[in-house]
Amino acid sequence: MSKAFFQVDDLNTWFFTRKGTIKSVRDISFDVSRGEVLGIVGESGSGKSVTGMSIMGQIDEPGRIVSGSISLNGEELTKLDFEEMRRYRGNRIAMVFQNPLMTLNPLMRVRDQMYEAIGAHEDVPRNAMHKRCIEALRAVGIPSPEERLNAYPHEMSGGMRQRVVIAIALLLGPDLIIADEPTTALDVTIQAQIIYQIRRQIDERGLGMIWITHDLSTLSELADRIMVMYAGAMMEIGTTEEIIGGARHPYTRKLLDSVPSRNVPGEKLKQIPGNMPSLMALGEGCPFASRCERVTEICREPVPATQLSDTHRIWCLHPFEN
Ligand SMILES: Nc1ncnc2c1ncn2[C@@H]1O[C@H](COP(=O)(O)OP(=O)(O)OP(=O)(O)O)[C@@H](O)[C@H]1O
Repeated sequence: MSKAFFQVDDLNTWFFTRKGTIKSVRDISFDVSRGEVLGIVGESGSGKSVTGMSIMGQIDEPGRIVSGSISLNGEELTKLDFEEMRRYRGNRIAMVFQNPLMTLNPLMRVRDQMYEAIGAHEDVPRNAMHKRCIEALRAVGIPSPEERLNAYPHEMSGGMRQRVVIAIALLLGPDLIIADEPTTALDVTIQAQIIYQIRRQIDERGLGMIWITHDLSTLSELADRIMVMYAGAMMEIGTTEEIIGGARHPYTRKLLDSVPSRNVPGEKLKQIPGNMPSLMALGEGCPFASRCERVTEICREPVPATQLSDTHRIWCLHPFEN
């Protein structure tokens, strides 16, 4: 795989609220290569979305990036001003959210929204815009794209709307797409189709993608590597095979155990017992210690990273043996 073009180093993003400081993202480091999908997984509140929003330069008061670096093709994004960052958004980095109605304007036809997305960044004649929109809709598997261009969002199914949002993300040929739970609300067959189309686009266009989710089973189909987050921190990162087949961190094992098995119809996601600690009152040690069955006294001390292979890294003093 080619070298990483996108890199996050020691990122800390905190929210300074009246009640105290919420350390939503703590010392996160990872990279993404061309043609690679990096999955970020963790329970609700683990800091996945804040990581995505930090990359997009969309952390608002009372939050801010306290320290760390985010670089795309060697350019430092945390140093860009608002206007420079606006140009990056959509153009070099695009984001797709869970609810397509957050991105789509209900009062505008798909065509006008797509033209507007291109027009905000480039000066392109209308016929060229039209061709590009049709290509983008086709790329995500939308049948009869000419007709869809004339439609309003409410005239389409949830799955079609989400495809349109992904097509808009592809329009400007970004280097990186960040997808935050984009298929969670959709039925599994539609999810599988969209994931297939996205994977094809990533491979064909050599894009990088960060896919944020609660669901490890989606990542097993889509991701090249998986990063596991808990309470704002990294617990484990590795190739999909290393994580799905050979997880060593007790938290990753619990996440894997909570995935419903495919051969038991109707089985629900199992809850991991206990709650995540408050992000305002974290100690120095492993944040999972209070819920971990392998915990000992040393887990209250800072936990260094252990490199298990070139690609597999873990933050745990009592990992499972493989
Ligand atoms: N604007 C904000 N002000 C204060 N705290 C915030 C703000 N945005 C996020 N947080 C806090 O940051 C923490 C991490 O949130 P984040 O949304 O990144 O979690 P997540 O892993 O994406 O969860 P989910 O899967 O539910 O979206 C949470 O405790 C949240 O309350």
